[in-house]
Amino acid sequence: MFEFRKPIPIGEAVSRIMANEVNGKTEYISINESNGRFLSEDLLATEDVPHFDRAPYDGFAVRSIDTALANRDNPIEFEVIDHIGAGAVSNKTVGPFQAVRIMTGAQMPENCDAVVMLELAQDFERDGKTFMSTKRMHKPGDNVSRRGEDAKKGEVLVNKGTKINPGIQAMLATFGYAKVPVAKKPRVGLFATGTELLGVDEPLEPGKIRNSNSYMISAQTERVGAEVEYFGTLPDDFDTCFEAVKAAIEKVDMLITTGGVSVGDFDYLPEIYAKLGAEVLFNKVSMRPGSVTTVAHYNGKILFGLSGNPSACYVGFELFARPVIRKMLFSPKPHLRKEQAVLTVDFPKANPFTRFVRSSLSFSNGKIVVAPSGLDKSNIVMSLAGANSLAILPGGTRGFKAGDEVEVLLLEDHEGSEWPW
Ligand SMILES: Nc1nc2c(c(=O)[nH]1)N[C@H]1C(S)=C(S)[C@@H](COP(=O)(O)OP(=O)(O)OC[C@H]3O[C@@H](n4cnc5c(N)ncnc54)[C@H](O)[C@@H]3O)O[C@H]1N2
Ligand code: MOO
Repeated sequence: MFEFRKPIPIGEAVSRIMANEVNGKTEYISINESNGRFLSEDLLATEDVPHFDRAPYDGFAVRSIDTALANRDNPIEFEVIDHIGAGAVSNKTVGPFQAVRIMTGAQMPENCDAVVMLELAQDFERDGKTFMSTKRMHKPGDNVSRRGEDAKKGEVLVNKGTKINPGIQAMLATFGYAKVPVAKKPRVGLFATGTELLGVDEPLEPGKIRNSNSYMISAQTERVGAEVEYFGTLPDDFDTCFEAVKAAIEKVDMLITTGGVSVGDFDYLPEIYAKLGAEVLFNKVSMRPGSVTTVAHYNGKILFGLSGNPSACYVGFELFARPVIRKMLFSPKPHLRKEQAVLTVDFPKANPFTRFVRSSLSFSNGKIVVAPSGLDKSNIVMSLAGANSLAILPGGTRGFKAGDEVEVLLLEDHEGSEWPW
């Protein structure tokens, strides 16, 4: 059944999706499992860090006033009345011209407000007592790590929605978060549709191909921070697909299908959405690849009908599904990061629609440069491997030239540099 579809601009398509309310949920997990997860609450300093004044160097804790007259010609002597390492606390009262030998990390003794570093002191024995002398005047606070210098109780240190990294792990441990509040991973249901699809372990047959989309989408879903419930492949049979999709929706937070969204005789997804009574948000977008992407809303859940063509499927996921997942992970900026880059090759293909070209972005002499990572057709798989970005080439032009500045969306981390730097 031929159906005329009116393409809408990409911005409008994204807005229609994001206008739907989706809510993230919190769960508490062990700090040991929290790296790479997303904070579901602002991380507050629950106490001052450090929570006591401490020595940042090995040396002698003194009352700075006693060093007031110290200089190269006038060493001042102190009697050393105690000796403490990190973890120990001196219970001695330090009086005038007395000192405590103190190691890095140890709590400053009461009355002391400066540390003379070991390298700037000379210690010696006299009459069975230990002394040290210094020729350096110290001001109050010299060589002391003040209580709260790292963090003050009540400060917001990291915002909700931030991906936990090794530094945040250190903070969580510092504040005693054995359990960490993180966004529950959204559960993304996935079907690959198409009678032509073979399993990865099956030999090729005439007219059939191996299903690659489900592996690709699973990996993209996990890369964004969600988990996948893979329901398998579906043949191009309306009733089978309808029943499978209907049952699957109940089990997940959102559902992705690949294939069957165009206008072909076996492209059943649009009819399935109609029979379900889902509200179709759009069924054509003025973009390439992925123009046939169809997105619907049903029972508070979003159904993504991504194209079967691998590159169209990949781009459709990044532009439409990713921000919904990141919103559920409390991200304040759920969309891909956009930057400017310089094209290093000509891109002569004209197109009425805006293109999202799978590209390889790198750095050259302080500039961000970008080039297509392979053949730019929507049925292509091989250009996906080298894609770390999508170059945005607006429609309605005669193509682009090397040296043109274009916008790019960043997809992932970048490879390392040659050694030595
Ligand atoms: N008359 C028209 N024909 C087509 C139009 C159109 O507007 N009018 N749009 C074209 C565009 S653009 C695209 S993109 C494709 C989209 O088709 P579907 O999304 O319906 O996908 P399928 O037809 O099911 O498959 C397309 C292609 O991709 C292969 N495929 C499917 N699933 C997988 C998978 N899991 N792993 C690997 N490859 C897969 C499939 O075999 C087809 O070759 O429609 C154009 N046609
Ligand atoms: O949807 Mo198709 O990928 O635009 O080429």
